[in-house]
Amino acid sequence: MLLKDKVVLITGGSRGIGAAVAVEMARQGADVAINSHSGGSAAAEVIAAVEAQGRRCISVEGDVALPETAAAFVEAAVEAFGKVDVFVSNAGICPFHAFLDMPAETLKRTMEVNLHGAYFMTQAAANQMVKQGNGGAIVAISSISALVGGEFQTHYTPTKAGVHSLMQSCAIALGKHGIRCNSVLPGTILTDINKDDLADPKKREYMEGRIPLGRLGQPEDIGGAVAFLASDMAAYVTGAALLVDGGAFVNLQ
Ligand SMILES: NC(=O)C1=CN([C@@H]2O[C@H](COP(=O)(O)OP(=O)(O)OC[C@H]3O[C@@H](n4cnc5c(N)ncnc54)[C@H](OP(=O)(O)O)[C@@H]3O)[C@@H](O)[C@H]2O)C=CC1
Ligand SMILES: C[C@H](O)[C@@H]1OC(=O)[C@H](O)[C@@H]1O
Repeated sequence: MLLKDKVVLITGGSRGIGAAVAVEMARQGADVAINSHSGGSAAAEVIAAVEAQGRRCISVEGDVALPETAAAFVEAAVEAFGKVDVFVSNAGICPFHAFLDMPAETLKRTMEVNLHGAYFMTQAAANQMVKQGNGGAIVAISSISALVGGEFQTHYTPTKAGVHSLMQSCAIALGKHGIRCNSVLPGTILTDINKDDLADPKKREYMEGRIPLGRLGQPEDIGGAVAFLASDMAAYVTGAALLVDGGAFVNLQ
């Protein structure tokens, strides 16, 4: 087990990648606190899945775009489990839209959830880790989209580049406290975020055809990378980016 008796906090942990990461963290021996915007039955299912691994789990609702959500999440986790060892910044949205008529509100909301949310949460988790004095690990879910563009993602891809940039600067700011900060860059992973986009069979076939490993990703494909970066196996890794995309990025021709 890579994370025996560690306490892991994950934003956007009720569905998709965050939910799969929560279960993998528990499989690696950690207790888990998940944040989500609306909680509900999805969050309840994650709690049950974590408990099935013999670990504890709490769910805390809150919009990551609001700074007060971050303090409340960390406080609830410390109250339940006594500490924060690992923080995973995962919550995000991607409302696909063309560039030329992008509504200002869609741009603003995407920036606020994906980038400001990651900032507030990382700051709150880091403050708790510094207070504890034992170091820690922070992993942000960035994206292959930090490296390449998307016609209908002009508001989204800058947030994913920003999230990785945040980890790079935090690696410097927090290194002296023994806190490591890294990014995972998933390729296209089948979740609710892209269900509508990939409902077009031509688009889906095109995306699959670009992947040397021959398939789109599943949320479970991301858990191992996060567990590695969160664990002591990565004790000398900070400021790094780990691409988990089935080879899509390198496949020019
Ligand atoms: N799927 C993919 O192909 C890729 C995804 N990513 C990134 O992975 C992350 C997770 O995406 P994915 O699992 O696909 O998405 P999903 O839509 O499946 O899940 C999103 C999760 O984020 C939560 N969330 C959304 N908005 C907020 C908010 N304002 N405050 C708190 N929680 C929120 C949701 O909670 P609720 O249900 O309550 O709204 C849900 O738990 C995102 O950052 C995304 O950019 C990166 C690369 C590829
Ligand atoms: C939502 C998209 O399908 C997904 O999000 C990312 O960050 C990936 O690059 C994909 O474009």
